[in-house]
Amino acid sequence: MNPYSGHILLVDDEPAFQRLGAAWLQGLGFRVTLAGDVDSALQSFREARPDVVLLDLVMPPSLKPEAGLSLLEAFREVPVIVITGHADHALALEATERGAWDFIAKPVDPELLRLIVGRAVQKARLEQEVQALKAAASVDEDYGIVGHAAPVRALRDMIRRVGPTRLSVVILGPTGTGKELVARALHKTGARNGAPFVAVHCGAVPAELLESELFGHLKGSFTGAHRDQPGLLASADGGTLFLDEVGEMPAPMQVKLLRFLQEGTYLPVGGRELKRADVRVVAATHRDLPGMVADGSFREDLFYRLKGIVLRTPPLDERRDDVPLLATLFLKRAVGARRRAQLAPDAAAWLAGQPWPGNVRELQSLMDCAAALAEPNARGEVVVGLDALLFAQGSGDGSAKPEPEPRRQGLDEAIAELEVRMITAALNATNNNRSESARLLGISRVGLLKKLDRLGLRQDHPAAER
Ligand SMILES: Nc1ncnc2c1ncn2[C@@H]1O[C@H](COP(=O)(O)OP(=O)(O)OP(=O)(O)O)[C@@H](O)[C@H]1O
Repeated sequence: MNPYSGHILLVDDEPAFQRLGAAWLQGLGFRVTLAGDVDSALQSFREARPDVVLLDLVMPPSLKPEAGLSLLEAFREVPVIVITGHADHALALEATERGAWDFIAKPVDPELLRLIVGRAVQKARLEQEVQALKAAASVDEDYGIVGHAAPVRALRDMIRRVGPTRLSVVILGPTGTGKELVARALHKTGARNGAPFVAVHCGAVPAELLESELFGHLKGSFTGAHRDQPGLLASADGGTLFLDEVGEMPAPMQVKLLRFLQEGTYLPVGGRELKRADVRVVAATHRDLPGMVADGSFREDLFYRLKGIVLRTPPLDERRDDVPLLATLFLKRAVGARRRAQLAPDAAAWLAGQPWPGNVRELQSLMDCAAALAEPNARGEVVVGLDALLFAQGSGDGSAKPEPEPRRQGLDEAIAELEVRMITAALNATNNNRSESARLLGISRVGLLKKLDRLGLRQDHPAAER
């Protein structure tokens, strides 16, 4: 990869240096954004998201080095190269102590600038890669199914046990609860991992096309069939076929699917020769499949063929304690690895109290929306508070949820309830890290420990940090 392909924020108030420095860096292949004072430097950092900052410490309006030094904290996510005068050795050392990655003296030697900036960009890239790998690793451990709630832990345990078998699986659960995520996890944990995972939404394909979609068709078998077309069963051969919303499958197609499941063979539309495919079938629906069997709208024999085992994805309402954790995950994903992001305690507590009829998907889209609307603070962090969430919710679907009716209770009781909600939310959002939770809540660690004892929360939230 070209070592000179990064994005540099050049912060210097001297127009001549801006011009020459930018031209030299651009000539090497870097993208350059310019800023000439403290405020525009902060704004450009937020908007341009550079890989590296070149920073002159003495700038308007104050022309005092302290103003430049204070920017080091705001830019701490990326390597900062400080530009100093020749006589400013002490200042350069102080800048390095306060987080600058390197320094270079004016008048700047262009070759030295090339070397230092090139190294800084490489460091920035490595750090970005490490962050991305860490994020991916922490998600992979749980097959991307995040949550500490008992039904979620039980679900992951079942996936670990059922994934490697050949059993077919039916996943039942309300919309947006992660059924497809579970199906993919089953595929990933099984021996078919390297083969394709093919999903078909049985309700989204018109009934008359579903057969050809699954089994394929031969040229001329119907108007518009201009050539032979293999179906999704053929594409999934050796892997997993995920039948999403299987409850929507029309009755004639149910018969044909059953035949395939029993015999392992199928007939493409317009074909005479049976084809064979080796697929593991995982089916899912938000509908009450056993109820549909009982009322005759879903074939009983097919249901028993599909249901080697039944897994259930719980509604988000039944795993409220996971809401802040999931919300923080989605917020971080939406903001990206290069920015820090966190949920303010009032936001976490509010989220945990919402009904979530659209389940995890609804929470995810709210966090996507909040992340898109949120402005990073002066330190480049995105902190989503309750006001931002309410705003995002209003702009998301235009229907702010009404606040629940206040219950009749005394002030002490109400305060204790609020404390429990905010503390639980902070602990969940930080994986029970007490120091981090105390910081989020704006209290000391000792203060938090006392509250945990007073509110009887200590045993529910064992300490995570050593
Ligand atoms: N426990 C979880 N951890 C992380 N992400 C989750 C979790 N559960 C669901 N999601 C995310 O929520 C979104 C909705 O999940 P998914 O599509 O799997 O739900 P579904 O039950 O199949 O929905 P539908 O019934 O509408 O098809 C996806 O982006 C998924 O990654």
